[in-house]
Amino acid sequence: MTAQPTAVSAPGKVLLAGGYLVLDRQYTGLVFGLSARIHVVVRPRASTDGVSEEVVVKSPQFEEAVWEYGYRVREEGGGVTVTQLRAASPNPFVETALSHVLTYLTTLSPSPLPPTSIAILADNDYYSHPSTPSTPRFLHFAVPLPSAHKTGLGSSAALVTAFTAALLTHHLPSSTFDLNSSASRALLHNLAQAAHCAAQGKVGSGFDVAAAVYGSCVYRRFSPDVLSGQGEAGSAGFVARLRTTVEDAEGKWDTEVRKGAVAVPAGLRLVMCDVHGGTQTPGMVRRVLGWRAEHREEADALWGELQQENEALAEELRRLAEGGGERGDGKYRRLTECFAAIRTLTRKMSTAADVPIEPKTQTMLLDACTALDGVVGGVVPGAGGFDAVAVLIEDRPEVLDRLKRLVDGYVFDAETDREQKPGRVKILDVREEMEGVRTEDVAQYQDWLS
Ligand SMILES: Nc1ncnc2c1ncn2[C@@H]1O[C@H](COP(=O)(O)OP(=O)(O)OP(=O)(O)O)[C@@H](O)[C@H]1O
Ligand SMILES: C[C@@](O)(CCOP(=O)(O)O)CC(=O)O
Repeated sequence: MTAQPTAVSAPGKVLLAGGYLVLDRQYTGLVFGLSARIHVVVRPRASTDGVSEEVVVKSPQFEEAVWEYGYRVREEGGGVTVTQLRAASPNPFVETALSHVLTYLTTLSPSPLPPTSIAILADNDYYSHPSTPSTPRFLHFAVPLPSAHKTGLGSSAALVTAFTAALLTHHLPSSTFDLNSSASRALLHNLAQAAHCAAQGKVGSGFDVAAAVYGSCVYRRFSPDVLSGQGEAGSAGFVARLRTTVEDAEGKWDTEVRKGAVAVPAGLRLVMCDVHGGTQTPGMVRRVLGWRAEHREEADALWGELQQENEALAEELRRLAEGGGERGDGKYRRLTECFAAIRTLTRKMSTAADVPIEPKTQTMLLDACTALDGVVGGVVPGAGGFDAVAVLIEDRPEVLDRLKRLVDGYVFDAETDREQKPGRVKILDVREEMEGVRTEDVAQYQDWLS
């Protein structure tokens, strides 16, 4: 425990290849951490006599974004439950991360947490915003958080990871928890996955939390039963279950994170394009998995082919990063072929399952992007749909300019797909980043810490 403030940040993500496949341990996902991060600053706060809130969390870029919590250690080993004081709209990810960290901390020290103040700051590109010539480091969005338009970079996973890491770093001696040690990172990963799943109310693949902790990697998910029997904070025996899980006392965690298997060669970069107004189609995962369950043979063949192409893409990126391959014009030909093959198979999945994973409008947008000189390839990332595309380009200003010119004037053909709203496309100011969670210098957030 330190009287000094502690700051930690964790990156957002893009699942470049392996959407849907990564839900099954037989397959992997190629996930890139992004330069857009969520930052969390933890400070001791002066205790005010007669005031019962013990943890105050603020997200000062948004209106009405103050959450005040009291907490209570429950009987029968139920761990710590938190209660939101005062009426404000709840923040399930903050609340669940808090109850999980506090529960875990009780296993290491019985003394109560001193009053604590927590600030959350998000890099601007997590939410759509107009570009201005001089955008400040952190924008004030001037709306409540639920009204902000998310760009899909994985804010909740980065938030839960940075929040958990900042509290553990702040309240534990570095001999017990140190973000630079691989044992502490594994513990953080397990606790953040548990909290994120509990807040979501389901056990997903966890690729977003893995990217927040470890940064870019090839990811194989954990077996769902590692987390399926956790129960809620407050339920009898929760402390023991959480501790066993977080410390992996039974050796159940079988996540694979291969950092060395992924790279972006020097001279290339990822670009994320947000389709503002492009909606997410609800139930895509359920519908794709439903189709797969009913057409197992056809689906297994398709999943197998996609896995091969996804691996080929990762392999080719790595080969080029290590300086392999021919020089000159044909240098990125193989990469371009990998992207094209992944897109063909993704469209096959789309059509077979009748789910708009790469809808026609995105096909047209991606075709227009990839036709530009200097654009190596592109995909609909993650679950796909109408709201984003990811593009790999040669990292030269004129290529980015060309892409900007294309998307700035891009108009979706409303006739092509009735589900596509006439949105605008915007290039986000983010790129791939290899590094995961890290401690930060508190001074850079000073303006936001009232
Ligand atoms: N700046 C923030 N301050 C506080 N809470 C935040 C902030 N950003 C995100 N959150 C929390 O994360 C939730 C959004 O999580 P959700 O999983 O819906 O989006 P996401 O992780 O960005 O989505 P995607 O998986 O599409 O990338 C918010 O409702 C809030 O609980
Ligand atoms: C469809 C899926 O495989 C990827 C979803 O990715 P995203 O949230 O669209 O970035 C779901 C998951 O892995 O949890």
